[in-house]
Amino acid sequence: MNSNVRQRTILPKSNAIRRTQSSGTGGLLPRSVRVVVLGVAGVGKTAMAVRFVTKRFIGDYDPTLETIYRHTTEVDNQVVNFEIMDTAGQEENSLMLEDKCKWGESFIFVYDVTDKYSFDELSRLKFIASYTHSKMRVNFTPCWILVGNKADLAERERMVTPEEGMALARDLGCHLFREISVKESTEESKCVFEDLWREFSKKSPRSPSSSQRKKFSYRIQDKIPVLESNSCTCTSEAHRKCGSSLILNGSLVSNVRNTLRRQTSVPIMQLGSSRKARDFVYSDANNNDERFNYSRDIDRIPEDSDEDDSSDTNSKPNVFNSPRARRNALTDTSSLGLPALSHRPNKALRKSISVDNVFIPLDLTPCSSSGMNTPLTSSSASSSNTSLNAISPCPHSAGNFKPKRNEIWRGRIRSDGHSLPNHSPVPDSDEDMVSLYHDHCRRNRSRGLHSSRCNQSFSNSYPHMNYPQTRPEVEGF
Ligand SMILES: Nc1nc2c(ncn2[C@@H]2O[C@H](COP(=O)(O)OP(=O)(O)OP(=O)(O)O)[C@@H](O)[C@H]2O)c(=O)[nH]1
Repeated sequence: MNSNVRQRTILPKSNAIRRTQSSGTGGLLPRSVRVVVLGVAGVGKTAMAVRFVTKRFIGDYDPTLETIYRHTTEVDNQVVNFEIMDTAGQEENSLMLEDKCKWGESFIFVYDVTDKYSFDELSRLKFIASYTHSKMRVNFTPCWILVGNKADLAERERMVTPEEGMALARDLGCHLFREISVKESTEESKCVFEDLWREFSKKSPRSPSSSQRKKFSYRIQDKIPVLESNSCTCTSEAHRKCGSSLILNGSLVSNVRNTLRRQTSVPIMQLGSSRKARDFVYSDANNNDERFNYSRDIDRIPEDSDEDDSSDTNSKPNVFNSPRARRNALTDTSSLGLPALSHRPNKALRKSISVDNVFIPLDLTPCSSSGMNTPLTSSSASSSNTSLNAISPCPHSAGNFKPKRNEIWRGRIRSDGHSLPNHSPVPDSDEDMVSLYHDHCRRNRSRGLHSSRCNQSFSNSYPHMNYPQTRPEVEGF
């Protein structure tokens, strides 16, 4: 009897108990959060994620193919594994938005303060993300953050004021709003992710279970490359204690093992196991300065993308032709110590991101929590942030708005008289509707859905819309 009892006491703890232990700031196990960064093309989603993971700023613009960055760091004495999905702003290159929203547990919506279009588009993205999440049965509450980027350009080119940003955040039911400049500050990008973690852990003291996560990631994992930063930025005693207690318990979590190894040995750039990860080239220590450079083929862009390409209507779009992209591309990367773009013999453009300082421990000074409550000033040309916790959400905000399948809508008005919030996507004209429908069909086609399913899923996704009775011909159907 006694020996039975003794045996039971040395059994490893169940997942449930371990998850409970890991909750809260004094937890032993690292916790993780999946973050989806959303926004239109060129707003700085990649720049923000890479700034957080590597402390480097990417001065050149390559349209993103989706990537997941894994990064372990410490927030308020808690080791946190961030999985950050950097989405493609150009939707034709993206997977179904709904799939990404199902994968995500927290969301960062990014707009460019010098681009009104990027600001307006967020209502649509938030609507789809909220709607997707409202249909899922999950044991966590997603955290939503609105970020206005490129505040360094605001003085001369601002098109969206901080007040407008804050009002949108309130209308969309976001928990926090920040205006930042990824270019000018590492700390501001870091604070976005740290604040997101604080908010997420407050709302969801337990991480979703791994089985729950698997359920929502099966579509994603094969399609999106995973990059593990291997950057141990955790320097405190708490992190070391966390690692060693795990070893003593005999319950080594691979992430922690990696983290501990990083603390003691020469770091490596580790690539994820997904199929697409093979597209990444890892170049090792021939040149010490470029130890941690990795390159990635972006096949969509022709190598010699100069002005002449634009005259060729058959050629793929040249992203440097837009004034905004050209302006952004003017940033001198060499002065930042970043490698210049290189070209491969197969004429694909390479995207090179230097992460060679990834192992320099971050300054772990926490963002001032008082700063989160600082009221915004209209003169904030550089950066500012505020907490929206004190602001009650708009009752008709897209955050709370859940259209149901059998509701009857006439334009913006439901049969019971309820009217749709202004920022919910209702096309202004038939042309808008047709293009929305085209987008929807194109995305469905990429998933291999038949046209009849496409019509059905369109009316499920947008039940409040009177889409055309005779639907337009869509190429490929
Ligand atoms: N001036 C300025 N430029 C920035 C800032 N953040 C990003 N950029 C530039 O904006 C351009 C686009 O940045 P990306 O991070 O590639 O944009 P993205 O949102 O990932 O774009 P997609 O990959 O197409 O979705 C790049 O040239 C960046 O250098 C910023 O804070 N200030």
